[in-house]
Amino acid sequence: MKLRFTKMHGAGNDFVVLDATQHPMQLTHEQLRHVADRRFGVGCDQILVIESSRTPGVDFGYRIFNADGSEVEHCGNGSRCFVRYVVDKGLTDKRTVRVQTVNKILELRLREDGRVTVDMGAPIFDLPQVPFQPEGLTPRALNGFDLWPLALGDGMACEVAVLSMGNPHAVQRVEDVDHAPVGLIGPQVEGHERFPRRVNAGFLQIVSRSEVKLRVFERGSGETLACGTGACAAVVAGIRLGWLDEAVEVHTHGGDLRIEWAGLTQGLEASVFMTGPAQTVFEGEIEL
Ligand SMILES: N[C@@H](CCC[C@H](N)C(=O)O)C(=O)O
Repeated sequence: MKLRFTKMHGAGNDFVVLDATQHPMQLTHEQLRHVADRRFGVGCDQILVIESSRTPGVDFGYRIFNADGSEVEHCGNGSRCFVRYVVDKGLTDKRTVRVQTVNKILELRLREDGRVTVDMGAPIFDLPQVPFQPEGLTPRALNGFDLWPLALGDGMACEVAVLSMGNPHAVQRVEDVDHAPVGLIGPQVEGHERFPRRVNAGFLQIVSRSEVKLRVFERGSGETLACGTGACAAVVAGIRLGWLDEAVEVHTHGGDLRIEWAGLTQGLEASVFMTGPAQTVFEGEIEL
């Protein structure tokens, strides 16, 4: 079978985008892993499958798969590429699009400057919903928000803020993110027994109250050049811990994202807004 695809990226977090608006598409785990493989396939961090929607008021459906073939709930950078794709392909003439993911409806706006702003919905702090199992652990409260100790291998440990953006995140503060041992600690946090569905591990360096640097070891994909939900989670955690103001510029190795959250003034259920780039790289066909 031949599969047509579009290769895109959002701040260097790269995607293979598949159009299933005309015909339903069901790829096996092996096929997904093959498409994502950087040597034997196209290569990407995530695969995005765009579907039509039968829900009134919702324009499209959208499914997300990590490079290891696992299906996930949310992808911030992917959602920006999704809206760029449906507009560029003429699948809609709207500039504000509503899309159904596995567990929420997102609203996305393609701006005049080509960047995309996404209403990412409210962060989730309820630990069972993340899901995170804190039984027997004693958190350290900072500014009223908990930091949780995690035991790692070889006597190592770290302290993380835990929350969900629809997908799970564990964020730890580091002094110098460029030299942080992301490749060593990231996989241990990702697969930690306290996170029954694994977790995205964020490493956050505070530059000022409105500027941070971030690296994320993503669940199911490894370290990526940027992670949109990771940026939202890190900024929300930083705001709740008293380190950051409401609007923050996030520098990743792949580019910059702007994250805004007014949760401390408008209530914790306020939406997080993410603005950033979305680019098409090339199109092609792969034999499966
Ligand atoms: N790159 C994404 C997140 C993709 C999903 C994540 N790896 C997970 O398993 O939750 C982003 O930009 O948010």
